[in-house]
Amino acid sequence: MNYAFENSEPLWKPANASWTTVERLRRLINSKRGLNLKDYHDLHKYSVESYDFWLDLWEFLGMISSIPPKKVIEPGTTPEVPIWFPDARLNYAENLLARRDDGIACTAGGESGVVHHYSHRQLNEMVRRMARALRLHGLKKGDRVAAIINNTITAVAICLATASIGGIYSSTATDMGTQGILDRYRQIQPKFVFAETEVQYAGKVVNLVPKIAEVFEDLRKYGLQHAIALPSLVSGKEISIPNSSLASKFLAADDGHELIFEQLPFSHPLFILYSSGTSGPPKCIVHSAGGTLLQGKKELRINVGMDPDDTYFQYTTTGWMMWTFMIAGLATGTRVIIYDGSPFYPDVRTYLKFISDQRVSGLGTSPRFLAEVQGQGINPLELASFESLKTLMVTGAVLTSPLFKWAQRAFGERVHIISTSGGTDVCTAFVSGCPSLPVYAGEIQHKALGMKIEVFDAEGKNIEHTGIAGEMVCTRPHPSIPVRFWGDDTGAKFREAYYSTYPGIWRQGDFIVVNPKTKGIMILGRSDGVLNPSGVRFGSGEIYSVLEQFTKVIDDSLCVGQRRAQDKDERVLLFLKMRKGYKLDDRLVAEIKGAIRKALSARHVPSFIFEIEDIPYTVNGKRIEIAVKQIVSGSNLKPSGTVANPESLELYYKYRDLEATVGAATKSKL
Ligand SMILES: CC(=O)CC(=O)O
Repeated sequence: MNYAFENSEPLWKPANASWTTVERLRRLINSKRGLNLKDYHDLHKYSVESYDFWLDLWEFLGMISSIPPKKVIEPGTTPEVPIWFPDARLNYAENLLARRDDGIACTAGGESGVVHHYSHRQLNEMVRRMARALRLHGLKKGDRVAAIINNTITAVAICLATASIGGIYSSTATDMGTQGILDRYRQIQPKFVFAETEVQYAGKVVNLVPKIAEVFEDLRKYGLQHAIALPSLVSGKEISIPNSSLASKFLAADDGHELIFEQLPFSHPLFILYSSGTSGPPKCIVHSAGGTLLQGKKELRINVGMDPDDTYFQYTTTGWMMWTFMIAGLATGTRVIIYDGSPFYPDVRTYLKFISDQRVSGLGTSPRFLAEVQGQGINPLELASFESLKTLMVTGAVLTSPLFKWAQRAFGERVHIISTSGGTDVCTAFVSGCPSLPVYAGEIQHKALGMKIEVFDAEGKNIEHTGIAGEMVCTRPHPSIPVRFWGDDTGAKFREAYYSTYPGIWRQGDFIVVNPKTKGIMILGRSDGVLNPSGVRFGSGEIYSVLEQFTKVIDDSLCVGQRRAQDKDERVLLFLKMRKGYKLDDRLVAEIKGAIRKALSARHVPSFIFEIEDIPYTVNGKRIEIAVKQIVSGSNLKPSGTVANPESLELYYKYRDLEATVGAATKSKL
């Protein structure tokens, strides 16, 4: 079925496209290679047809290396993962710490309201001291350093110190439960673990000592040699944990030696991130130093258009891949804002004023945050001027057309809204923004440079130009394909995860459609969650988009298919979490059905609409559809540590047998 695209005018147009960094790159490639690439579309085509593009990019972005690359790519041991820039030698941390002056590198803020600025010189010194202590305590190339840590300058220092030596860094946020932390760190067996002892979130002080003590004790059986307790983020005082060192004692090993940046291959592993599987242990995804650096710089400098005099604020925890993006900001020379705490404490108005006061020019946020601001009836421009804001980067979920339009009004016409999608698996974006192209509401502007994205049907035929939705695939290697999964020595799990549906071709698991007119991309949902009643295939995102008109009364929603052994067909269930003071009644059900029928079709109308108390989310803020789909279709699930609110999954078991429960619920009559 063809997707019904909105026939809209651009929501935003570039004021002066030829001054953008992406245009400068296009002109440089034209003159260097004697080409005649006319626009971003041509540039993108070149970027996915010639591997030389990555050399051009290396030069353009000013990658710092002791041995610059001559060769782009050679076959690796796994056919799907080539070796990039095999002859180059570089260090990730050296690229992020290139400036040593008194300009501000990072500004740390948070819900406490306290703001600290750190100059490049200070950041270099913090990293030097930490690196020295790590080296003198025995950190070697390839050893793992893990952290259970808030988003603070200390987290940045530990990560860069590890990178300077060639260690592998992995972090989780402090709200991850003991089991979740152990599911991750038992697999990667870190030699060093740093952990917070006391933090504050949403106004509540949380004593982490019992949890961390348990984690440290357990990980000793898995190779942990140095457990380091960080000072309280509330009082600044050191708090001890049995059998661990205080951070001050650990750092006292520093002998003042200068910072050494080990010169390493481009593919040297640096980050371990985790798949968000909601049951079973997470997969440990190993990313290379060079791949994350080159892709991060490309995305921020070219696809987003961040300049060295910009200020970049990505709201993230240390457990999300966007944290690696946040620090990649340092490699572009921008000032990076590091935020610790809830954006809703003491209230979202204070948070929005902080963004404006700090003269943030590139703000990274999520649709969930924007929907909350909208739902609270807040108009950001009435609170502050946001005069420095140039770009709003939205990721983590689908930015629906109505929310796109609201955000444009809310932050002003000038602001370039970029919706992006990629994720933990590639530590970058597959599809993203482009400062030289117009923006259409609800659409991601284009494929990111170097990312050969296509839309496949079930048989592996490219249906990109038809306006029919299908699987998002990436048909050519790029530098941030994971190096491997930790512990998956034969690569079998890795191949199964990405290359098993279409042999040799990366399947991302997103259900997408490309607008043939604008070339914009829409992510309609996860492909495992595609709704398929009576053979009509559509994504949950299409339903969420219609529900945007009900944000005053509906706080959140979850749309899944139900298919039990005894059912001939799949039926669609829509769960609604209502805002405080509102109930789902027959009138609202009828209005919602009517809106879905009008915007989509009668066949998109869910069979059942229920009010529910809670919607399950991953710790990285993603709605969990697949687990709910499995539950309502009859499976029993043991939630993993990736589920932020595991108790919410319990609420869905009673919807397995709808014929018995439906009396207590509101049924939508088709
Ligand atoms: C860039 C992204 O895709 C971030 C995410 O959603 O995990």
